[in-house]
Amino acid sequence: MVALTLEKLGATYGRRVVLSDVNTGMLRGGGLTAVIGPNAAGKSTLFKRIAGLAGGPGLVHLSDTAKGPEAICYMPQDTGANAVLTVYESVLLSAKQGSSGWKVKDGELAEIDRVLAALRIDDLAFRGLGELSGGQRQLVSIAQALVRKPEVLLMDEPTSALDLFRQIEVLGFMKRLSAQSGMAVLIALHDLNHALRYCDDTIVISNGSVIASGATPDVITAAMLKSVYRVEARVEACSMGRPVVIVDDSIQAA
Ligand SMILES: Nc1ncnc2c1ncn2[C@@H]1O[C@H](COP(=O)(O)OP(=O)(O)OP(=O)(O)O)[C@@H](O)[C@H]1O
Repeated sequence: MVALTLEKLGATYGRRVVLSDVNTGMLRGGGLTAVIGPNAAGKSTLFKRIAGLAGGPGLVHLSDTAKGPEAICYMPQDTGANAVLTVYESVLLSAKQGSSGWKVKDGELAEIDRVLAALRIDDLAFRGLGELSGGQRQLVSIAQALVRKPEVLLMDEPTSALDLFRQIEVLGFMKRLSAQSGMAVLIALHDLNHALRYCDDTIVISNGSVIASGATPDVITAAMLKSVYRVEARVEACSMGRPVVIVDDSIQAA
């Protein structure tokens, strides 16, 4: 099972420092970790820095068992659409980018079929990417990431375009998949109830720094929501006994 540790990690765009001194304990595979924080806090930048797509100081340690930097896959927030390719072609291309050589090996096509079916988008296989809805495109992006069989998967707001049914289906699927495969999954989320329900651990980023991390129920508290998100909110058990965030009001600056 893979483990990821971040040590004094920072990120810069040109001279602008947007992330500094991010330290984590060992983030172990087998579960989901939420990365939360307000707009522009630095969540996407953290993912880009871990994936080697942004520069900056510090170290990303992967456990010895990992297959190297290619073990890490970043699924961006804005996926765009290449109108020339079909869904199937785009997923195959993604699978081949993560492998050595372009020859299609036994089992690779079956794996693509399996992933498309698991995400319930097999009916879209031969549609052009350019003719998909936003939610359909987001599901295709998840498929493109999964066929690369990463050991560390960084998902940037993967459910932002999905309807309620698809949101809980995808997050439940990712939780089962990480438990079965030992993959470490970090998910940037704005829906804190999804973090409470699906993510064992949570990292809170604000103004480019980690300001809290640990078991999700210990991190998502009324005090954190007040100081980081500037809202008056409660975390209460719902009728099913699960903790949920109830937002009462925004806190206006004095
Ligand atoms: N390519 C870039 N060049 C310069 N600054 C950038 C670049 N990309 C992001 N930034 C800046 O870095 C900061 C962090 O942005 P980032 O996208 O990491 O935030 P985020 O937490 O993912 O936000 P959101 O929740 O709105 O998606 C922001 O101030 C943003 O304007």
